[in-house]
Amino acid sequence: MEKRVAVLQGDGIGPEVTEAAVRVLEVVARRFNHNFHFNYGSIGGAAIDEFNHPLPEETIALCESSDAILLGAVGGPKWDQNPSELRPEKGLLAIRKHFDLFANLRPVKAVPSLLHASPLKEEVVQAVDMMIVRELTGGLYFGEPSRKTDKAAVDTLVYTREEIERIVEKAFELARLRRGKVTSVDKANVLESSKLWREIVDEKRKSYPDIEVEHQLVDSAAMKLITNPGAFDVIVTENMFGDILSDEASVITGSLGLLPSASVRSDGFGLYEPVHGSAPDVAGKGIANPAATILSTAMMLRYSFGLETEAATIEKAIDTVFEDGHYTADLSGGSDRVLSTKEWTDKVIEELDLQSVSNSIMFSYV
Ligand SMILES: NC(=O)c1ccc[n+]([C@@H]2O[C@H](COP(=O)([O-])OP(=O)(O)OC[C@H]3O[C@@H](n4cnc5c(N)ncnc54)[C@H](O)[C@@H]3O)[C@@H](O)[C@H]2O)c1
Ligand SMILES: CC(C)[C@H](C(=O)O)[C@@H](O)C(=O)O
Ligand SMILES: [Mg+2]
Repeated sequence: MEKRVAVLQGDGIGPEVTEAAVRVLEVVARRFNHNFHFNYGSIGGAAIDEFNHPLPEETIALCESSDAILLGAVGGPKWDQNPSELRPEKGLLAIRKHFDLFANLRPVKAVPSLLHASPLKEEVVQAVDMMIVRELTGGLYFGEPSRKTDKAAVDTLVYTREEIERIVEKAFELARLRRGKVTSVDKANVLESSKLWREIVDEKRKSYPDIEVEHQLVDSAAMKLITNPGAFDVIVTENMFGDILSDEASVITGSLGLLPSASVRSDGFGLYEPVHGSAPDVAGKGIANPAATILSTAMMLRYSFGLETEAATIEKAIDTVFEDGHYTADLSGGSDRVLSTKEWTDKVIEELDLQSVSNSIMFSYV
């Protein structure tokens, strides 16, 4: 298979974790006889510095001529005082909107060999396997008016019926492939947009009689995510609630550095990025955990390229590296057996190569 991947490294640890992910994809391509072409583009603070724009035309053109986008992270203290149109985060919102990537899929799954890294009890963590389906191109992030003066500021939370319908349908479809349960999270006791959201979920559920549906208010959902996370299968929610709940959910697994994401539209085109940000506090030290970004490339292979075996191979290699006790600093729990970003990625690559050798030995016996 021949595919073009646009790589937007961004800021902070973005270049470090995307470099790790590209190395892994190159190994997978070699092993499975694919041709992945990586072309680099600029976004976020790096693009502001180079082009005076957080999402330059050149980057949009590169992504339009690609089959998928791999993104690191944007933002950092250097640009925090910039006017809002020159904030790195604007580049991220703009690329999501430009490509209509309305469905942000954020899986949260316990890693059996990492149960000790979670602040929750092991028996609570081991039951965790959920998919947060976050609406990504509407809501407060995009509503107009949005402005600030010294005396007052306004943001607008607006959702159209169509925007809610398509994300809710996506959640129901995903639940059918999983354990058949959808939890819709809203604030329907206060917000008009949430009332419409809840009505639409209730309309749509009639077409999915096989799916169990529950509504939860976002405040108590935030609490239940910690007290009984194993009860969730698919969570569907609006843009900002999904942003907050997914960072909260990362605590269950042990590190924000473990959570991947896919931002997709209906035709399968997608942008793949870790849930975490540019982590300025660890950037440039070579110690970031690249697992979330590498796992995001597995989602790319699965959702945009239909390469399920290749995706599962990456996920298995990562599981094995953890089982063998190899960790980056965020998961080390103070142990001195800590690997750098590059050393940990080397372990994943060694594991992929080992699997490849054992497969060919098995093959030679057939
Ligand atoms: N998708 C994105 O590009 C994205 C997402 C979130 C935040 N941001 C931006 O990133 C900047 C920093 O935001 P923040 O500090 O609130 O959130 P963050 O996610 O960057 O970091 C939060 C904490 O988690 C740690 N962390 C995150 N990823 C890690 C990894 N892979 N390995 C090890 N530790 C990791 C960081 O060191 C930090 O202590 C801000 O400018 C924010 O707007 C960007
Ligand atoms: C950087 C920011 C705009 C972004 C968001 O809120 O969507 C980030 O937090 C994320 O989760 O991808
Ligand atoms: Mg976030």
